[in-house]
Amino acid sequence: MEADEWKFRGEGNAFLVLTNTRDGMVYRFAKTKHWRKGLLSKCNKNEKNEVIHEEMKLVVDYMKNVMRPLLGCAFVELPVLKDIAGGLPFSESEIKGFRPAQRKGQHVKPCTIHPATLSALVMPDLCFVRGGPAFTSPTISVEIKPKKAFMHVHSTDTPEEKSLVCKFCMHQRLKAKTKQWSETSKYCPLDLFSGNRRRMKQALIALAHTPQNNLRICQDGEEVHGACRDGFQGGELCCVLQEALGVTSPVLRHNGYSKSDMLVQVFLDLILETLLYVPDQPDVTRSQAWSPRPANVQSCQNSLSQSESFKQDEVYSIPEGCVLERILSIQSRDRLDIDGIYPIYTDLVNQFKQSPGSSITSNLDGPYDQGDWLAAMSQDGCDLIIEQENPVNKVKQFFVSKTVQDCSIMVALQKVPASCNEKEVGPCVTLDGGQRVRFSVTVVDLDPKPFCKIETYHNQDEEIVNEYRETSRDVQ
Ligand SMILES: O=P(O)(O)O[C@@H]1[C@@H](OP(=O)(O)O)[C@H](OP(=O)(O)O)[C@H](O)[C@H](OP(=O)(O)O)[C@H]1OP(=O)(O)O
Ligand SMILES: Nc1ncnc2c1ncn2[C@@H]1O[C@H](COP(=O)(O)OP(=O)(O)OP(=O)(O)O)[C@@H](O)[C@H]1O
Repeated sequence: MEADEWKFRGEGNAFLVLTNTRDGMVYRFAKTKHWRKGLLSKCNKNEKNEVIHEEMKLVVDYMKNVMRPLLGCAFVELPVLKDIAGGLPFSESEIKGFRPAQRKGQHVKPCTIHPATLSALVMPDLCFVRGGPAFTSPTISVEIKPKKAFMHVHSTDTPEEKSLVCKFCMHQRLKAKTKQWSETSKYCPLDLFSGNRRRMKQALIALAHTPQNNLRICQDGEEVHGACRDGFQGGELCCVLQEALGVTSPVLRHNGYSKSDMLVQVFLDLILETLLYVPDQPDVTRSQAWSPRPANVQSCQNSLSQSESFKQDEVYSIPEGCVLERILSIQSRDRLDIDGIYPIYTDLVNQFKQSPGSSITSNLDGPYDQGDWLAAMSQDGCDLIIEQENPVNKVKQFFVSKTVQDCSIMVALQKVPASCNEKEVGPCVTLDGGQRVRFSVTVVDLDPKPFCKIETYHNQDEEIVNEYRETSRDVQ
C-alpha cells in the first residue's frame, strides 16, 4: 500500500486509527506503550509483533462471541485481523499535526507505533453510512462516548455519594484537578439514557458545548466539532449541517428562533431518532440472556436536569432494542461495582498463586471462544443467586460491563436523493421539509479489559470519591 493512500482517522489511549482511501477501510494499529496495560512494552522487539497479533485475535474473538451476541449484530461490525506487509506507511512526525490535543501531552516515546507493528484490526470506515448505494452528498458522522449510564444501589460496602452522583460527573472533579480538560463537562450520561426526550436533548446540548472526548462530529471523516474544535453554534458547523442535511429555509423559520438555532435543533432531533431507532431485521445472534435494566429511571444530583422541572416520578423508558437500551442493559450486568469486585479479585489472585492452573482455566484474559463468557452473562439477576454465584462469573460480568462503559456509538447521516427507492437505502429519517436522511448506528471500541486492571480500577475509584468529597467540603 502506498503512503499517500493513508489518512489519519482518530486516536485513543490504545489505538491509532488510519483510513485507507483505496479500500475505504479503517485500520486500528496498537500503540505499543498503552495497549493491554503496558504488556507490549515489556516484550522484546522480536516478540512484539507476535504478541500484538495474538492479542488482536482475542479482540476479534471477544467481539464475535461476547459483544455481538449481547449488543445485537445490527450494531456491531466485526473487524478482520490483517498483517500489513512492508511495515507502516507513515512516520510519527507525519501524523503529529492530526493527533488530538489531549494525546500530544501524553509522554509517548518517539516511536508511538513500533515499526514492527504490522497487525491491524480492519473494519469499514464508520464515518460513512454502512451498506446501501453510494451517494455523492456529504456524510456527517457523530461519535458519542456515552460512559457509565447508571448508578449502583447504595449498600453498606459502597460510599453513599456513588448512589447520588454518577461516576462520570464525579470523575469530572478529578479530571479538573489533573487538568485533563480545560472545562468541566456539562454532560451527564444518565440524562442521555433517561428516555425523556427533553433530558436526552439536554445531554446532547451539553455534549456539544463541552465535547471533551465524548463527542466528535465529522464531515466526510474530517473533524468539524470535538475536543480539538470549538463553536457548536458557530458558522462553520451550521454551514456543514445545512449542506449535509439539505434543510431548507422554511423549515428553519420557526417561533422567532435564529436559523442556526433551528438547524441545531433539527440536527439534535435527528441524532435522537437514530439513538432510539430499533432495527427491524430479526436479530438472530442477540442473546436471550438475562437483560436487566435499572428498575427506575435514575437522575444524578450533579446533572443540569436536576434544576429543570422534570417530574421525578414520571417513568420514561428507552425503546427495547435501540442502541441505548442495549448498552444500558449490558452495563447493568455488573451488580457489584468495583467495591464488591475488588475483594473477589484479591481472593482470586491468591487462589491463582496457589494453583496457577485455575488461572488458565478461568479464561479471565481469554480465550473468548469457549462459550463461558456468554454463559456468565446469562445468570439470573436475583440477589440470592448473585450471592451464590461463582466468583469468576462475577468478574466476567464486571468486565463485560466495563467494556460497554467505554464504548463509542458512531452514527453516520447522509441525505438521500428524492428519486431513490426506500428499500434500497436502509434506515431513514424524513425531515419536516420532506428531505430523507439515511443513517447507520454502530458501536465501536468493544475491547476486552485485562484482569490485572482491577487494581487500577480500585485505586482510581478511591481517588475519584476522595476528590469528590474534598471538593464538596470546599463548597460547604
Ligand atoms: O476509567 P475511565 O472511565 O476513565 O475510562 C478510560 C478512558 O477515560 P475517559 O473516558 O476519558 O474517562 C480512556 O479514554 P482516554 O484515554 O481518556 O480518551 C480509555 O478509554 C480507557 O480505556 P483503555 O485503557 O484504553 O482500555 C478507559 O479505561 P476503562 O475504565 O474503560 O478501562
Ligand atoms: N471503524 C471506524 N470508523 C471510523 N472511525 C473510527 C473507527 N474506529 C475508530 N475510529 C476513530 O478512531 C478513534 C480511536 O479509536 P478507538 O476508540 O478504537 O481507540 P482506543 O485507543 O480503543 O480508544 P480509548 O482511548 O477510548 O480506549 C475513535 O474515537 C474514532 O474517532
